[in-house]
Amino acid sequence: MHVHVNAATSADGKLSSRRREQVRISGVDDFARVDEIRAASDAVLVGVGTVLADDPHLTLDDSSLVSARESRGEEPHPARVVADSRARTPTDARILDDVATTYVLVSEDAPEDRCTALEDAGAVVVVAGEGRVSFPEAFGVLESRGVERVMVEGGGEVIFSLFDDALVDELTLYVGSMIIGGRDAPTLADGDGFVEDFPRLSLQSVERVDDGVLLWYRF
Ligand SMILES: NC(=O)C1=CN([C@@H]2O[C@H](COP(=O)(O)OP(=O)(O)OC[C@H]3O[C@@H](n4cnc5c(N)ncnc54)[C@H](O)[C@@H]3O)[C@@H](O)[C@H]2O)C=CC1
Ligand SMILES: Nc1nc(O)c(N)c(N[C@@H]2O[C@H](COP(=O)(O)O)[C@@H](O)[C@H]2O)n1
Repeated sequence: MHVHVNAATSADGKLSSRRREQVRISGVDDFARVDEIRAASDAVLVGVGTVLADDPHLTLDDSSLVSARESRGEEPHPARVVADSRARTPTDARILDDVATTYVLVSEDAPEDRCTALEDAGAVVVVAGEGRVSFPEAFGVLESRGVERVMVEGGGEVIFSLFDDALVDELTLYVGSMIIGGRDAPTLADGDGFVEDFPRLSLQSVERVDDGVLLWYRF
């Protein structure tokens, strides 16, 4: 599985504010770039924290990107994936509409009635891991269903886990020219944090986009 993490932070490294409501950090050009990465991916993944905070749709905005996928014989939109250990995704979440396939990754501890409710709402539920979703296991299942390139949009808990599992191949990070602040505001990689063996990135390029900076790293 090729894993591409893309996110936007403020200049002080925050993904959003302490209220965990969506903050528009990217400008028009950066959101267009995000759409292009989505279009080149088989699936777009977020954590349930992002679903509960932002209620994202995770589809393509640009109709020419949809047409290009269709002309390549692909689904109009990439699949959507939620990492949701306890199946907390609301059944009326926007990602559960019928515009694209949606996988909800749950752990063995997810309540059965919640999993059934999500399936009834149109999701494909994938059980992987005890207590918490195991990304290595879940990605194996997604690969068996033809998902080879996944774009990860956040949030900080999920991104940390993917670094911790050494699953990240690429990171594109838009750093917007704003300060959000707050010790409880989410950052690019939250979780428990590393105290040794810090993942090291290889900087590939630096580019000015909108009123911010786009950093591209490989591993
Ligand atoms: N600026 C940006 O580019 C973006 C910002 N955000 C922001 O991030 C915040 C949400 O981030 P978080 O609260 O960190 O939530 P998150 O979106 O990372 O989801 C965390 C949840 O995912 C589930 N999960 C399942 N398996 C997991 C695993 N193996 N490791 C970690 N989590 C796992 C758990 O239930 C956990 O509570 C929101 O404020 C949202 O607005 C989210 C995406 C992009
Ligand atoms: N790349 C980026 N820049 C920002 O400034 C953001 N606030 C976000 N947030 C994430 O974008 C997604 C929204 O998806 P839809 O437009 O609803 O399809 C979602 O993942 C947000 O958390 N991203």
